[in-house]
Amino acid sequence: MTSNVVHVNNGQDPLVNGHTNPSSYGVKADTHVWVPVDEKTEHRRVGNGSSFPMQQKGGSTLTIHNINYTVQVKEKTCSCSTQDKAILKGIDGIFKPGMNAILGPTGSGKSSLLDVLAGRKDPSGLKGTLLLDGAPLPKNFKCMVGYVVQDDVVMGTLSVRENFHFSAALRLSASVGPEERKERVNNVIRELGLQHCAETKIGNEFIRGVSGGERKRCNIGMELIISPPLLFLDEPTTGLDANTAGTVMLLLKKLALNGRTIIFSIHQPRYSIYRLIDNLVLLSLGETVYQGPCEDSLQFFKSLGYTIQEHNNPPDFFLDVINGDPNVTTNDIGQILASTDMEKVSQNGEETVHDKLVKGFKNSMWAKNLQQQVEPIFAGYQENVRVGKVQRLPPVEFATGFGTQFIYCSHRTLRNLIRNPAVSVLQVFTMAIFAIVVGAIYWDIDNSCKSGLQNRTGAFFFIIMNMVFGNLSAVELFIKNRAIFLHENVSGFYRVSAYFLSTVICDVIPMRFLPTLSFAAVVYFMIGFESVFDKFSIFFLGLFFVSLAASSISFCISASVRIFAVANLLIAMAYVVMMVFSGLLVNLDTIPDFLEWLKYLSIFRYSLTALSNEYLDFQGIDYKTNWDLWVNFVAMGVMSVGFLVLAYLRLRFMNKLK
Ligand SMILES: Nc1ncnc2c1ncn2[C@@H]1O[C@H](COP(=O)(O)OP(=O)(O)OP(=O)(O)O)[C@@H](O)[C@H]1O
Repeated sequence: MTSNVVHVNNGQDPLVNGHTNPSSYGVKADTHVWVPVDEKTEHRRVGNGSSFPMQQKGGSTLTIHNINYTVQVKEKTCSCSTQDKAILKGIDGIFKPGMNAILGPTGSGKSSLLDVLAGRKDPSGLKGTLLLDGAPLPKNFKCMVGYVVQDDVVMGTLSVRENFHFSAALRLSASVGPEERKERVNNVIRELGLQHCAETKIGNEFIRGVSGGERKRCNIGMELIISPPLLFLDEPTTGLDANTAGTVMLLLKKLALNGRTIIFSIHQPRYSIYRLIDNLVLLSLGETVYQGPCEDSLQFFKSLGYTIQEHNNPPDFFLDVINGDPNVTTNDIGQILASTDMEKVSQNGEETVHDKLVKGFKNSMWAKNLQQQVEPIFAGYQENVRVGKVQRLPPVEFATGFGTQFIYCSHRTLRNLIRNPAVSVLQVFTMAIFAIVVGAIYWDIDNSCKSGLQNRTGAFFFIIMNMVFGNLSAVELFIKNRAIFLHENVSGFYRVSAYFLSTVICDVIPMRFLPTLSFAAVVYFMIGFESVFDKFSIFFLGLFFVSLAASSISFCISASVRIFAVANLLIAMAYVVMMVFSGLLVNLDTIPDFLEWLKYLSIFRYSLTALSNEYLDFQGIDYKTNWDLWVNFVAMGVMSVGFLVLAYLRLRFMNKLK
């Protein structure tokens, strides 16, 4: 299949702009193994997973031209206005199959460049052109490639194999049968040397799991399952000891030798890692100070007058030079003591080390070599634009349908709940304790008009308060696994709707419905409410609606806030306000007009009225046909649906790019 698609990027380019929502184009990840036929522009799509790609050659070449990335920051003088801050400035580059490292000091733009290359950068402020084997990136590019983030994005309660199976089940199309999927998982486990811990849980704060290095390899394996043509890694050695870091990098080298294009950012690798790099990109303050073969880098620095000292590690040396460390720019101890920053160590009184390096590179033979590689690709691309041969790869669906995504997400959520039972057990336990306490306090309530009514109202209030505040735990639902959700959704594992529905249902049934049922049964009969099935059903339904409405508000806050403490504060505040507007603590007719609307949001008010069916009989009212009773259920139902929809919309439209 020939693909001559070309594209001009004018700052509005979805190629570099990326898309927040993969559902608009979808992914059949396993069908995207690109094998270059013609080095410049042609591709052949191979395989639907029939052979494990680590054994096949097939990386892709990513070319970038004039990449500029700016962000808006607050002005130093006046925080009310903003100004542009350039993060990446005019970067050209070519990333071929092999080990491509982006190196530079802190804040030099390594992660920003990596995110741009992987199509994961927020498009606002991004300009330039990215070409995949000479053609524009497909819209679903970020879902086709592997991206290993710095943090862990594997489920701690699942074993290594179970995590890989999850990735395989959702990212490989249905044409890859279960046996083949298993085989792929086995192959990845073997390739990563994880056989000995394949059945071990990854681990979390409660579960002792695999080691740090194994965990990192597991994160890499989650991406390798789809046999991506390009694998991006953000600081893959961060947090690992030297030995483990070396093992991980050797593994990447092995993949690179098999034809994979590996692109990673790295801060300050030791020599054993440095020597594995094929193509080195050195950044300083968002500009290229070197790009070319790793083995030529010392020669480039030497050409500018910087010679590495004996026994020094080249990456340390590069960073020292870029940072203007006088130790490497002069041998004069007096000068070393006098000057410590790069501004002071300017070479001619005006030009900084940074300027010298950037200019030095631009005039070097390595920059010319780079241009000789980039320009023909870019010229071919422009020619195609000129003759109107611009084509786009058609949007592709998610690898799996909504049903499959829902089933696998639900399965994982339930497993997670069962294997991490602390919260669910505590939920049931506190419900049981409260049921017994409330039951004991209001034991066998009498039916007299005075104390009977007072105690009934007190009991209902106590019960509702317990039901509402018992749902505080729901606030962690979307915060807990936020990083995993963001990564998986952007990578095309599943639609937001499948994740949202499965997460909510798997929370509501075991955490809200079942504890409420047992609570209602204990409390109802201990207190001695009427043993009439209809009345008990309404009592239970009332409590369940309270629980549902209260947890829906929690879900909404959980989907909107990323800090647990903030979410906790907000939800507690919301519950307390609703309690004040219950109609019991203050007469609602006396509250100021501008606050009156709040009573319509009070779960307490609706539920107190709903539970009153228990004694409507005494007042000669037929509770079953009384709209004043049922309207409260409708109100709580509408509140629940409303807040659930808000929570979904929040997740669906949140900016998932960096
Ligand atoms: N959204 C943003 N708003 C403001 N400044 C930003 C933003 N994104 C990046 N920067 C700034 O751009 C510079 C480059 O950031 P980036 O994270 O790419 O650097 P880095 O080389 O990966 O750093 P590190 O090694 O510390 O991770 C930094 O000074 C950073 O503070």
